[in-house]
Amino acid sequence: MTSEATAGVLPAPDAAVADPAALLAAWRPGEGTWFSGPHGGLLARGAARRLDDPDDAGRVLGETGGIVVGALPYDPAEPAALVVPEEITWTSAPARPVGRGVDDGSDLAHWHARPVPDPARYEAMVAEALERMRSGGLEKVVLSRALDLVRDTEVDRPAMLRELAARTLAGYVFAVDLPAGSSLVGASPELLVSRRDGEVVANPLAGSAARRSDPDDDEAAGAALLASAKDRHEHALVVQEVAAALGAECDTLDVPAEPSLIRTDALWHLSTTIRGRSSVSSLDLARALHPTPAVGGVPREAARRAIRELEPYSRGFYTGMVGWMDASGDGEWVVALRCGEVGGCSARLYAGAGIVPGSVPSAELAETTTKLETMLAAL
Ligand SMILES: C=C(O[C@@H]1C=C(C(=O)O)C=C[C@H]1O)C(=O)O
Repeated sequence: MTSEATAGVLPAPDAAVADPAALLAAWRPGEGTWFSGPHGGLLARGAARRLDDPDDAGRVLGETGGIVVGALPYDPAEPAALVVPEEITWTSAPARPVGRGVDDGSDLAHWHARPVPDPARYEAMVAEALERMRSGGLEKVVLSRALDLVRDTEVDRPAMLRELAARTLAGYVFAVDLPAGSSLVGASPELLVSRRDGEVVANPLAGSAARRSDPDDDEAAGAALLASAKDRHEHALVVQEVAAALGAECDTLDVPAEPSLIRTDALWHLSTTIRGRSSVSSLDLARALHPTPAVGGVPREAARRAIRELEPYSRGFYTGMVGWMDASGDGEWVVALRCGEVGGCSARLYAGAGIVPGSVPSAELAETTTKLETMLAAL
């Protein structure tokens, strides 16, 4: 039951189709947004309008036509980074330039790296979350940590994006201009929601295991994940909430009873593809779902509080969403994971892990380390 590609919408049918690798190579920080998925993507350039309130997106698109594209932060009270671009070029195939090869690993020799918080503190955060679960009121929470990287020379963001695309076998690759002049760059495996011609797809992920270099060990790691009661519970909590939130907005909804496996360069994940039909816009669907327990927790408020009290920073755009929507409401929004904010000579990378009863602090720390590998490899 392994699938290489997560579901996603295709570019608009009347779109111009360009050479994906050439288009990817044309992305420049400060000039626009790159967003691509298993079935294609887009390069958006210029900003006819900037929107920091997603409530304005539908009305503005009614006036301007075209699309909105960009990112929404984890905290809905913080400003979004959405634009109506001046120019959009679509591709109907994934951009997979030839990279340095997937086994190079990361070379951090030129970087000064500082984990935030330090690893021991992250384990203590996980222990505190488990304590809150024992005393009741919290079932699941996703706790994250960051890695701050600084070096002497400016980061080559276009090269980083090309490297990420080269390493991403399935899933989504993006680079979004942020107001401070930095970029949100990442490679997320998780489709929050897409809508095309009324067809809705959501693909929540939760439950993870590190990939192995030996093919037999790797298959065994995937099979063990699929059989793990703890991970299936962690996954089911997410599917239940996504199905309930989408159910309220959809006319029909199909929720598979069993998860399947997907793989990224570094990880196996439990995955469920939920399908439905809705006249609600893709951005409104995405905002109704956010934050799913894949990045927040259960119950939503108790998890939000635990995240606010235990994580030592504001998440910014990490675990927010990235994507686009057209004037009809069709579009595609992915969870901002396996990503970082990159600007000048520095980068802040993020990774989190879902904590449920039975989680082990050292194992959750190791999972976040594995999740950071996707971005580290692109540096
Ligand atoms: C929070 C992250 O990933 C999320 C958490 C997962 C988990 O806990 O198993 C799996 C996929 C994502 O939904 C991240 O990559 O930072």
